[in-house]
Amino acid sequence: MSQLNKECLPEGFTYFPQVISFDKSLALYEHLTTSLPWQQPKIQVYGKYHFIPRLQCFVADPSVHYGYSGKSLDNVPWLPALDAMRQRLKSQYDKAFNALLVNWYRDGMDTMGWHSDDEKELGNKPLIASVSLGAPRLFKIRHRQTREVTSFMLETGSLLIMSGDSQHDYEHSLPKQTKVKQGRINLTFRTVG
Ligand SMILES: O=C(O)CCC(=O)C(=O)O
Ligand SMILES: [Fe+2]
Repeated sequence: MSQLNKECLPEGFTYFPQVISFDKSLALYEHLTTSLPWQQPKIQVYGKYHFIPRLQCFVADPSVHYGYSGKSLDNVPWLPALDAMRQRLKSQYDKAFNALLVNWYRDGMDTMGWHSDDEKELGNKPLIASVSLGAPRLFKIRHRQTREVTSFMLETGSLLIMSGDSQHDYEHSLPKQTKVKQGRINLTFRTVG
């Protein structure tokens, strides 16, 4: 698998490798595994119900109602560590994030299929801030028309910003990596309108 230069990501995607130090990112990973009320929702695919291949938790202000596909999660209140991170992102991006979808990929068998975060509640050209903690995992971006795929690693302590037309023009996914035995948690800060 060729790994593209992160300076050459598609338009709307920006990668910052170390916004949290290595040690702090792994400490936060451990903290979240034990502090959040994890769930494994079921989704309907071709009429049959399946557990999603990862654990999830939806952290959000009480006023937020978010109907992304398969949502059966209640709003969980902000833990201090997560609230601190959203304040930091707010000062950096001048965005009032009111929701955070947390995904826990327990090992390389857990995945996220091709999708874009283009629900109408996120508004036009949403800015999504995605923080990675734990095992490095491949992230794929695919152009809707050309089908061209860009792949790169999301490392622990990194921040991926998706903005502009990134959700309109592209889909993204986290493929299976059978050799990965460690877990990873991803935090996607969102503004639900
Ligand atoms: O785990 C990731 O890096 C991707 C998560 C994602 O795409 C999402 O929560 O919408
Ligand atoms: Fe996504």
